Amino acid sequence: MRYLITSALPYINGIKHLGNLVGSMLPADIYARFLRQEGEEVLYICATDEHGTPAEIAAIDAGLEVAEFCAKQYHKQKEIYKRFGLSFDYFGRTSAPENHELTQYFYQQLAKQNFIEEREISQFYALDDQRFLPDRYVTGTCPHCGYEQARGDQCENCTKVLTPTELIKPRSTISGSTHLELRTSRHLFLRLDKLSDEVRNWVDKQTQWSTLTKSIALKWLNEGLKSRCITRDLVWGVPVPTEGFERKVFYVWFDAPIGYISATKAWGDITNNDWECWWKESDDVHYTQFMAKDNLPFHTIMWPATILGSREPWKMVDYIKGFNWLNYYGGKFSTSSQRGVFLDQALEIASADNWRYMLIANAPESADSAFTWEQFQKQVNKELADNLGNFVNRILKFTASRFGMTLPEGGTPGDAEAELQVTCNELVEKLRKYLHNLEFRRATETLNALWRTGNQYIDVRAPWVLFKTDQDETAMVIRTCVNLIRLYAISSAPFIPHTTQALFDALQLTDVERRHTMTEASDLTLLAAGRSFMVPAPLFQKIDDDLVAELKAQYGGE
Ligand SMILES: Nc1ncnc2c1ncn2[C@@H]1O[C@H](COP(=O)(O)OP(=O)(O)OP(=O)(O)O)[C@@H](O)[C@H]1O
Ligand SMILES: [Zn+2]
Repeated sequence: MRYLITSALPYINGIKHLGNLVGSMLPADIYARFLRQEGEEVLYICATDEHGTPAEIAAIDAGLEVAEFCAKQYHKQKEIYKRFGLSFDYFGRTSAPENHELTQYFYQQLAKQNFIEEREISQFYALDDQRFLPDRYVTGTCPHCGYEQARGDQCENCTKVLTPTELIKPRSTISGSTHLELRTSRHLFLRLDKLSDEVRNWVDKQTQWSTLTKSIALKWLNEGLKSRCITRDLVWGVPVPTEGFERKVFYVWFDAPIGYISATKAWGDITNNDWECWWKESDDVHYTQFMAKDNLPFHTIMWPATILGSREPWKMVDYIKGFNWLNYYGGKFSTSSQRGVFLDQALEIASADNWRYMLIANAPESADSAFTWEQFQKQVNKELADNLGNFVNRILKFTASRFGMTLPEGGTPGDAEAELQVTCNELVEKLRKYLHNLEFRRATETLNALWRTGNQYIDVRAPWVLFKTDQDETAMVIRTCVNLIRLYAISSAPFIPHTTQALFDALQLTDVERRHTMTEASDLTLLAAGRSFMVPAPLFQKIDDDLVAELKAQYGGE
């Protein structure tokens, strides 16, 4: 089996926030890292989603041409994901030539199969802004749930898909102006209505999907699929290759998912790899997508409909891991409302592994979850700094001061060690199972339980006391603990890869040892007497109450 992994494409309008990270890229990265460690063949693809009005408007605000703005933002995002340790095999762009080509190709296939229709529509024109307002740029009250900030494409509150004219009291999102006029122009529609039965059949076959994913797909299907407009009156985007549509581009949600494939093609061209084998005739490929709930309708309905309608054998997703919202004090982390902590700010507060661990431990898996600074403090201090960091430093410092810089000889493992070995084996297999099943909270709890096990072991064995009476026995306890550190390094690797590297270096592991699977690394006698090591700098900085108060004041956390 080969594993294809994609995470929802981050939009280009600015640096992403912690919610975006935990709702898409971070869990995908943890899964990719885990599978690679297990020796599987993995391809993890992501890209920036660059088209649409928000990019145009952000560019105007920044005083740049939109192409230049996107290029700048792309490099910024790419750089910050690298600092967070996101291990994409390729991070592309939907504005890339490969995506233009493939989007036009999909459109032509759909047209050939009679799934495209031309229609005249009326669209809001904002007199004050002097422009057409694409769906997202009309705000108003949701006709279904009464939410007052509903956007013209979708209500964020009840997730229902909307068209701008359905909104009650519509206004321009750009200026707030209510001087709107309906004007007509010709557009192209994807006949989702004609593809509805095929999409439903496909959705029905997905017995493994979570309730969240499945219920959103079924809700859409049960409401009845309507033709959806896939063109826009914009200049920035993939041009529509049809006469009479020269001044129009494709709707961003039409070209964005095609980015998964076109970015794979770009990867193949750059690295000289066969990209098509991942997307065509790919029965041995298991494909997993990661995203939060607002993206689910597009990935369970619209994108599958596009593939099905093309009548070509493109790989369809096997499993969709959908997330709820990570909230920040009273609302969803949000770029437009500038609510929450953004990735560049986060790295000024603490290093990447602190965030990776804390976020995945609180991932909004079965319900929305709330970010609090107290929780961040608790998890960094108790779990990372105490359970893991402190264990490593205490053991290695003690060994250095009593025995020197190599692992000491003497003693034989006894009952306590046998028991510890059994516990570790069980926890490691549990951890692997949870990661295979994409149960990230449970996986993180299990990892923390593994760290606690070491602390319980040294509380009982107390090498610092034992040393006074039995140095051989102490030496054996120390070797066991150093092997635990090795196991920690490997089992933590998908979660906190930078820390893993620091531990690998401290234990001076060979390349082969660094590539061990968790199961192989479970053996607590692997590193024998005579091995040299170094004492690393403290792995985690604790967060004190004053800093918490400061951060709350700075980021509005009350
Ligand atoms: N608060 C959140 N919690 C979890 N996932 C989120 C959150 N906000 C956005 N996401 C997810 O992040 C991924 C990237 O989203 P994108 O760049 O399109 O931003 P967005 O959804 O427009 O967010 P925002 O409205 O805050 O800008 C998507 O899968 C989206 O569902
Ligand atoms: Zn609503």
